[in-house]
Amino acid sequence: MPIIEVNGLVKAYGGRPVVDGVTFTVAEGEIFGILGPNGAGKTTTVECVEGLRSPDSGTVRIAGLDPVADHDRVTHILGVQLQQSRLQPKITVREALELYSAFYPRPADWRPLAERLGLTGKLDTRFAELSGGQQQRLFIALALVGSPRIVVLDELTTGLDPRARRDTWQLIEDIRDSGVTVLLVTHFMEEAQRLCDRIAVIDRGRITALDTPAGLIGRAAASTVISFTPSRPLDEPELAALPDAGSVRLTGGRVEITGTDRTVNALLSLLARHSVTAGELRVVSATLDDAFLDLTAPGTQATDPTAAQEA
Ligand SMILES: Nc1ncnc2c1ncn2[C@@H]1O[C@H](COP(=O)(O)OP(=O)(O)OP(=O)(O)O)[C@@H](O)[C@H]1O
Repeated sequence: MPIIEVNGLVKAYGGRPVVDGVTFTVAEGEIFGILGPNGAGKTTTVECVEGLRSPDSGTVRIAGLDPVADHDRVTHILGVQLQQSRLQPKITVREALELYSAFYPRPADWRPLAERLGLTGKLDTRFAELSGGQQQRLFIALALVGSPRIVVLDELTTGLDPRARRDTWQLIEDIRDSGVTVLLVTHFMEEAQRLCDRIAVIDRGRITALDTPAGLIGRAAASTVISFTPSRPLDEPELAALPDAGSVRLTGGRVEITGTDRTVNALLSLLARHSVTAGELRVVSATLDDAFLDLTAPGTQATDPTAAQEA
């Protein structure tokens, strides 16, 4: 049974729907990512999941509970990463961790959490005197201090340096391994690709794709780009006829073909047949970045977002 169920969620501001019929489920123990351009409706969606906003229509269920009507019970199972400025500037890191622990029936020991997030040396520092990255680490610790079954992380690693970002990813993987479900809103493709089991791409209030990271990458218009300098000219129609070949470009003696693994293999056979060698051969696979740009391009319609949706 899914631990998060969002069904036909609609939320409008000033009569304009910013979330427009969003449906997805998250299985217990999954890391589920939400990606989308600025203003796509990601935060509004997760705020409805958290019970901070009431849907105009549609339903949200957290472990079978309504996050608005059953708010108190839901806050005990759902840990939320605060947005900036929701902490008193004068509160110290220790006070914040102790205060938030006191809100929960079964809090985690905050000391190892603080240690893990590199906050041990900052326990007596006031919130306002922390750097942006340290504030972010404190928000992550506060989201986890209640030993939640589900944690919602909105822009988890924004403002963190590369090492802190990687340490945080490891922490999130460890948390997932302990059975916690993670709902993650992110703008970092590398983060989504590394952490998420499945990703919903939201654009203009609608889900345009819902799949595993590998599945999304496979949907990129060009999943592989092959480029090389042939030892003698090749016939362009013959290249264009390779299986799965997309565009073929010949510029300055260099050939660039978009396609798939099948195209690469067929090209290698073609080169061997013609006794042509390929100088400076490069084969670059599409990334989640490419898929994201394709799936959120202006004019893109929501096609079959639920393909491969089930966990
Ligand atoms: N309280 C509000 N009143 C009116 N409009 C709002 C309110 N909150 C959000 N919006 C609008 O709703 C749209 C979706 O906002 P939302 O914060 O959900 O997007 P997002 O995908 O999280 O964006 P970002 O990546 O920039 O954080 C935006 O156009 C935003 O201006």
